[in-house]
Amino acid sequence: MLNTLLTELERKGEQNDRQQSSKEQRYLNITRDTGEFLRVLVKATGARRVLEVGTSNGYSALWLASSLPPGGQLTTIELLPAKAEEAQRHFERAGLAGCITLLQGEAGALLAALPAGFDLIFLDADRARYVAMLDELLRLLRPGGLLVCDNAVSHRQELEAFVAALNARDGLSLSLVPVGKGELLVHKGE
Ligand SMILES: C[S@@+](CC[C@H](N)C(=O)[O-])C[C@H]1O[C@@H](n2cnc3c(N)ncnc32)[C@H](O)[C@@H]1O
Repeated sequence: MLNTLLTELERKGEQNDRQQSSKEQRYLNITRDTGEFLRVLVKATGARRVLEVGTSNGYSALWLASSLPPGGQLTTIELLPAKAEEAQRHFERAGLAGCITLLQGEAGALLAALPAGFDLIFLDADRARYVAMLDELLRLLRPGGLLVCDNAVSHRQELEAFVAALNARDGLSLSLVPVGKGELLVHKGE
């Protein structure tokens, strides 16, 4: 059931993104191997509270939510109402709506209203805003938690200022993993 939906979204994403020139109309999903990598990270870290910034049509959220232990919860944020509605339909179809809270709106504003204590945060939205979001992201991530940032190889230059800001902070450990479009792992020290 879940795998059928994931495969369907992979085909749809590939076809749609080839045809659409506007960024807003594209899904820009993570690759399947990134989904598998996120699954390993959620399971291996025992993450129970996961936050995603940049839902699109819900493809990566399906990987994250389906990897949670019983009682685990994913909060995911999407700016565009049409994409948020489409994602919600996919969560319901996968039987995962009960463990996903989808917030529609601008991440910068929504992050400030969330309580801290996330075990894992997956960042896959507007890269130009990551530096401005950094304080909030680090407040939300629990000590010992993991921040994962997509596109760290595919858009390395766009992320330079963000990586420099991370490197300037005490207590963070960084590692770039060449899976999919490149996943930057950031561990927040205890
Ligand atoms: C790369 S796509 C996310 C793909 C998704 N993680 C997946 O793999 O299925 C980025 C998404 O972030 C959303 N986005 C961009 N800026 C945002 C912001 N400031 N707040 C919330 N969402 C934002 C876009 O509308 C877009 O749907």
